[in-house]
Amino acid sequence: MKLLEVGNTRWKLADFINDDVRFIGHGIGLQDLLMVLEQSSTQQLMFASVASDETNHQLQQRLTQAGIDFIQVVTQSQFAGVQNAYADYQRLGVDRWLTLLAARSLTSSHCAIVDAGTAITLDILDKDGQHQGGWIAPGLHTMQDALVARSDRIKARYDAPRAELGQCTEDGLFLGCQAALRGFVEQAHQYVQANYREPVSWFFSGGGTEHLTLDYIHNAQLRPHLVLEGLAVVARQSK
Ligand SMILES: Nc1ncnc2c1ncn2[C@@H]1O[C@H](COP(=O)(O)OP(=O)(O)O)[C@@H](O)[C@H]1O
Ligand SMILES: CC(C)(COP(=O)(O)O)[C@@H](O)C(=O)NCCC(=O)O
Ligand SMILES: [K+]
Repeated sequence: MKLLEVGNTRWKLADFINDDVRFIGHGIGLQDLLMVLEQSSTQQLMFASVASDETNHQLQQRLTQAGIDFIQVVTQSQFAGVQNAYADYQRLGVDRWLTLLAARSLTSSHCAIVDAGTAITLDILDKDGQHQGGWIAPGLHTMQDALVARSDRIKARYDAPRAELGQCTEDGLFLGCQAALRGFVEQAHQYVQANYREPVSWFFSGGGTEHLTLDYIHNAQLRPHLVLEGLAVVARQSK
């Protein structure tokens, strides 16, 4: 079986073999995705998507046409020992939900999860499996693009400059947004330190983790594919 996450920017695909998640690759757009699925003669697929209903409907149609058996995983109010904090539980992004399931399967301590993609999110899961809620902010490229869209003289660069201070607009914008992203993590760390006495396991996921500084955080794990690991938790339980 294959596992698929459809994010707001990229899709990520993995093989689920012998209880193991093996990352295959990522890409952009439905066309590329279907090509990869067909080339790897996929028969069974478990997927989760934060895309629009329209995009999801299109994906479902194309999978059916390609003869691929699929299950779409959606956010639940509770599963595998985790309780969703949202009153309207379905509104919690399924990617966030899956990172909670993955974290719970990896440790029974308190967890703080940061997923840096199109958005950067924080989710706190206590040791009893109760999700406490979290934060949502724009991710690095999204922050840059927002300012480009609302000003006339600003352009963006998406690769990291070597400098610490920008001596041109593009560098200044990148470094400023990166500082905001790092500030998000620092604030999360301060919040956790002030509110939890027992050890907290930190998980960092998503395509944007390379822009963070994590050396001051104890018990920090880089797990770029935590959402796919969450899908594996669901796949295991549905066997
Ligand atoms: N080469 C890259 N291509 C696209 N995004 C990148 C790249 N390197 C870093 N990123 C960062 O990762 C984000 C996309 O991460 P990803 O976890 O795939 O997002 P999503 O789950 O929202 O689709 C981008 O918004 C950007 O900040
Ligand atoms: C917060 C998100 C935009 C993050 O998406 P991503 O950056 O992973 O593509 C996504 O999880 C989402 O659409 N969530 C629904 C709103 C919520 O979780 O409250
Ligand atoms: K995210």
